[in-house]
Amino acid sequence: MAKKTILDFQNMVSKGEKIVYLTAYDYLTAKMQEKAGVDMILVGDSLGMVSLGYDTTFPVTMDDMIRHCQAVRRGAPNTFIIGDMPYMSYQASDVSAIENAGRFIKEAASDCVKLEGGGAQILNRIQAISGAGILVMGHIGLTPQFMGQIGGYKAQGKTAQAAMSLIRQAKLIEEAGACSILVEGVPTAVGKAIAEQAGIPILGIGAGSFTHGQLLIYADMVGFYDNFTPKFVKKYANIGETLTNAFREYTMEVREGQFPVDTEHTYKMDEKEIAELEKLLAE
Ligand SMILES: Nc1nc(=O)c2c([nH]1)NC[C@@H]1CN(c3ccc(C(=O)N[C@@H](CCC(=O)O)C(=O)O)cc3)CN21
Ligand SMILES: CC(C)C(=O)C(=O)O
Ligand SMILES: [Mg+2]
Repeated sequence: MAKKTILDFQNMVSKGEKIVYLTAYDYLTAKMQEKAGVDMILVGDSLGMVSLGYDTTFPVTMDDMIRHCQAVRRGAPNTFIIGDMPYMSYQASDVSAIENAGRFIKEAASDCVKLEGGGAQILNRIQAISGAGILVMGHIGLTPQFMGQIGGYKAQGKTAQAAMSLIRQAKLIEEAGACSILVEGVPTAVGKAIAEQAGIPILGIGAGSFTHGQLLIYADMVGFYDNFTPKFVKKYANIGETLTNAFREYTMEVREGQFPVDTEHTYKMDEKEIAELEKLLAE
């Protein structure tokens, strides 16, 4: 199937078709997601927690992101890919934001970049990156790069006032030139209001069923990442347990001498060569 563009996503929204969105961090996973027909793939800075083992997303670098975006692009050549801008790759200035967004496009063939926040400075960054011809996805609500100010990974927009503030942010982000917005960790009523008022596709993760599309962290929904499980995760498989059992069985078989089986997993040598080798070894 041909790679979807932002126009296809706008059409899907106007027809009421849901947009399917997952994260991926490597070649094999991206390949399976493209095969499954996922509409868009986020190479999230959650990479840092899911694949690199950090406690937060803060340590993730641009080089980490580029390396993994390249792998995901190789696995999913025909899928719309969003590169997640890591902490400090866009906060300091419009210039650094444009240059780093450009790296996702030039070095990793990404289709879009995503950045967190809805304050005045972030609106400038969105305008700057979009002005350079790059598609930008906004990200509001539970924004992990603001966890210090939020006080942890806590759902947002739970009061009417806080909800109105998020709805206003969404409008400003759209006006600044974003092509789409990801809304994370907000009550269903807030996801619904933002989706209804927006003129661009609104994707949600933990934002209820009314957003134009749904995102999950792939490692959460297949039961792979188990350090914590946000309430918005549904488990579609238990890969972590499957893999652990396979590693355990291999461990047992090697120790018991049950693997490898000589007739199945080993290379053969002609009888004549074996006889010759034995003669040489005996000399
Ligand atoms: N594996 C993984 N999944 C994610 O969804 C995710 C990451 N990593 N890394 C980056 C951020 C962090 N996120 C998180 C992390 C924890 C919760 C969480 O445990 N929330 C609790 C408390 C909510 C509250 O107090 O309001 C929950 O029960 O959902 C939610 C989102 C979302 N992102
Ligand atoms: C948590 C999601 C929305 C994200 O930004 C990521 O995967 O990095
Ligand atoms: Mg992220």
